[in-house]
Amino acid sequence: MSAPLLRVDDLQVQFFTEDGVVRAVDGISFDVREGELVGLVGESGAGKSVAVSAIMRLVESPGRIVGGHIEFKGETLIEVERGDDGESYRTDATIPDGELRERIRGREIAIIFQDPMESLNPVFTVGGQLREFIELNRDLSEEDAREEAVRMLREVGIPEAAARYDDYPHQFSGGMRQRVLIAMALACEPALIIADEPTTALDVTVEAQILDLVDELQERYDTSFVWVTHDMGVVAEICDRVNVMYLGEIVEQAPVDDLFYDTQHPYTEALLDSVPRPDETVEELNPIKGVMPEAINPPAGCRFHTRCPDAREACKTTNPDCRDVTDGVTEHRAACIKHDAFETTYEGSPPLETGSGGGFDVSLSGGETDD
Ligand SMILES: Nc1ncnc2c1ncn2[C@@H]1O[C@H](COP(=O)(O)OP(=O)(O)OP(=O)(O)O)[C@@H](O)[C@H]1O
Ligand code: NI
Repeated sequence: MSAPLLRVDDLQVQFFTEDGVVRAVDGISFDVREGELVGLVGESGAGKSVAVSAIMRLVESPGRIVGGHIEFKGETLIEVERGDDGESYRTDATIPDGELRERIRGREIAIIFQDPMESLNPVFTVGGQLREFIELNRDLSEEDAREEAVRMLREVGIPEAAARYDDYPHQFSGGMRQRVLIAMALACEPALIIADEPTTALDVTVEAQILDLVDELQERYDTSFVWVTHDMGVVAEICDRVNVMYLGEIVEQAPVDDLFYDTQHPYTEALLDSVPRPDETVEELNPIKGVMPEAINPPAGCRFHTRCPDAREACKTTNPDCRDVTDGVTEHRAACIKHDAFETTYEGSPPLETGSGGGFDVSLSGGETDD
C-alpha cells in the first residue's frame, strides 16, 4: 500500500488558560490516503476543530501544539518534541512558516469553514475574490483568472455564474456562499481539503445538495478530504473511513461500514443510538446520558467511563490506547478494554453505576438539551 497523503501521529494540542491547561487534543493519530474522504466525528468540544486547525498550524493563542508529528506528502508540517527541560519545541524537520504559507496553504491543502461570511469579504464581489485568489495562487493573468473563476462557479452549481460574478456575498444564499467556498478550495486543485462542519448551518435540503456536489467533485478531481462533523448521517453519506473523537482522544477508527455495522466502542454506539440512522427506523432515540466532562480536567482512566453503560471498576484506572480489536485486516481500532486485545481485568471487574441517574441529556449539536 502506498504511503498515506496525510499522517497525523500522536498530536497533542493544549490551551494554557487562567483556569488551567485544556487538553483539547490529547494524542490522536490518523491518516488520510489519496482520494479518500476521512471523517472526524464527535460531540461539541471533542477537539475536532482544534485537531484540524493544527494540521495547518492555525491553532490560536493561548493554544499550542505540544506534541506530535504531522506529515503531508512525506514532508513534515510539524514535529514537536519535548526537551530535557520539559518544554516542547519544533524540530528542524518542521517546514518553516513562510514555506507553509506560500507552498502548502491554499495550494496543496485548502480549508473550508462552517461560516462562509468569515472567509468571504463582504465589501468585494464574489467573483472578484475568487479571481484574485486564483490569480495569486496560480500565476494566471487577470483575464484568464476571471475566466477560470466563472468556470469554477459554474462547476459548483452556481446558476448563471457569469451574471452572478459581480454580486456581493450578501446577495448569495447561505448554500450558494458555501458553494463559493468550495469553488475557492478547489481552485488550486489541492490534494487535500479540510472541511470543518461546512454544512452544519445549512438546512437539510441544501446540505444534501452540497454533499452530493462534494461526492461528485471528489470523484472528478480525486481530492482527499478530512471532514469534520457531529452528524452521523453526514458520515454515513460521504465518508470512506471515520475517526470518532471523545474529549480530545480518538476512541474508534474504522471504515464507515464497519463503524455502523460492527461498532466496537460504547461511545460510538451511544452516538449512533442518539441520532436517526439512515439504515434503520427506530421507535425512539436514546440521547447519550450525562454531560461531556471538561477537557481541562478529564476523568482518570477511560474518559468515557463516567457515561458509559458498559463501564466497570477497571475502567476507572485504565485509559486504553486505540488498538486493533477485530481481525487486523480491516484496520478497525477501538479504545475500550472490554475487548480481548486489551489484556486487562475488565472481565472480572464489577460494573459501575453510570449515566442512568440524574445528569441531563445532550444532543450532538452542542450541548442543547432536547426537551
Ligand atoms: N481559544 C481557546 N481557549 C481555550 N480553550 C479552547 C480554545 N479553543 C478551543 N478550546 C477548547 O478545546 C476543546 C476542543 O474544542 P473544539 O473547538 O476543537 O471542539 P469541537 O469538537 O470542534 O466542537 P464543536 O462541535 O462545538 O465545533 C474544548 O474544550 C474547547 O473549550
Ligand atoms: Ni468545531
